[in-house]
Amino acid sequence: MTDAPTRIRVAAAAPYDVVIGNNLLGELPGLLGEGVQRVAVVHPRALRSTGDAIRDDLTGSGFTAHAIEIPDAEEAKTAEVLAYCWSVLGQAGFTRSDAIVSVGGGTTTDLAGFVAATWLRGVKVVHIPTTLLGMVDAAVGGKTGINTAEGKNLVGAFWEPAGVLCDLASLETLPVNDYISGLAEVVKCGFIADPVILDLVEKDPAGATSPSYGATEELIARSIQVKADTVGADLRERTTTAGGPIGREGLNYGHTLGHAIERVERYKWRHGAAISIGMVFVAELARAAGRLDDATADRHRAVLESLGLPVSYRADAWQHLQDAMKLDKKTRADRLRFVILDALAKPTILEAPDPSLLVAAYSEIT
Ligand SMILES: NC(=O)c1ccc[n+]([C@@H]2O[C@H](COP(=O)([O-])OP(=O)(O)OC[C@H]3O[C@@H](n4cnc5c(N)ncnc54)[C@H](O)[C@@H]3O)[C@@H](O)[C@H]2O)c1
Ligand SMILES: O=C(O)C(=O)C[C@@H](O)[C@H](O)[C@H](O)COP(=O)(O)O
Ligand SMILES: [Zn+2]
Repeated sequence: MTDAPTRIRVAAAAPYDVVIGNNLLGELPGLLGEGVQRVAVVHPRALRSTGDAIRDDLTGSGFTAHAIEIPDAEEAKTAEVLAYCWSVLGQAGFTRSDAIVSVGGGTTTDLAGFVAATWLRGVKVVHIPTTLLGMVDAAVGGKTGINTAEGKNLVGAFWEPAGVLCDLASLETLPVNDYISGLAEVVKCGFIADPVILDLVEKDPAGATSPSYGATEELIARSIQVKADTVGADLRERTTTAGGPIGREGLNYGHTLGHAIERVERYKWRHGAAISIGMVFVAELARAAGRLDDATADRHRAVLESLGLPVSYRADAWQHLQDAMKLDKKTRADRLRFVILDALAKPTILEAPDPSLLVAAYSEIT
């Protein structure tokens, strides 16, 4: 007997399910639907055999399936790779009734989602995330995009998938550093919305760094629930008004400095490592601004460090980081805006903090 998969509904304009379980490929033809004839399976070089197996499966189900191989990690999120995917679709005669299937981590789902959003102004996409980060965050919610030399995810579109299939078995081959990177987004969900996540991680941090940890499935489901609830209430990331309730911007906790670090590191770092430092920074910023209690601020460094994530960065990089943060998508005109906590699970926006607070917070993480 096999356990039934867990299904988490995302309340988009066309609602869709995030399915968590094992051996979920049988769900794929149903998600693609009746009219689809051609399918492009977009996968990174590292997942060639998985991509080929899914393509063969689709061929066996009667689709005309093509594999599109893209570079690994952030090297996939470029205008050149995007244009390559468009040319493959054009040569294969993809029409508006055809579809994209992404198979890979967040870089693959971001790129393939943007291909789907832009080809013929939008075709169906189904995501099959194969990293922890892809499952709990990137494949859910419809943000897609690529990086430019000037900054992270600066070009993109909101384009919701028709469904997301999280096959837990794929986590078994994921390198441990990539698994730990995904835990940074899991911890983020704990701080901004669901503190039970933090309790589950803190119970056995070393154990939590392996997909065989007893609470892994619960951690994944809880994190996806946080994401689904947040995007369901604010699909297009409205600007939070002063004193008003925060929407999707809350999911950007730790990302203002985190994305700046990714740019300074020329996109060679894993996203989770960068936002780990970014979360410790905003915890220090909130503490310096008199908004967050010491225990909750200290908890950031403790839990992230216990998972082996970085919590400090180079002192000499501050000027470059400030320049990069000016292009953060939450910035309005010259005003930097940070997601901070007023308390555990109480995210809010701190608008244009005094530069002395930023310097004080940064000095705590060098
Ligand atoms: N759209 C969103 O809402 C959203 C949310 C969070 C993060 N992101 C983006 O996601 C990206 C990070 O995603 P990521 O951490 O998954 O990194 P990634 O996609 O680079 O994957 C990490 C590495 O693992 C390899 N890999 C993937 N699955 C594997 C498996 N099952 N076995 C072995 N190797 C495997 C990949 O080839 C890659 O080398 C960043 O670009 C970030 O900006 C987007
Ligand atoms: O889905 C969202 O909204 C998020 O902010 C989730 C983040 O974890 C993710 O890294 C996202 O890609 C960041 O978005 P960006 O708009 O700041 O590029
Ligand atoms: Zn992120």
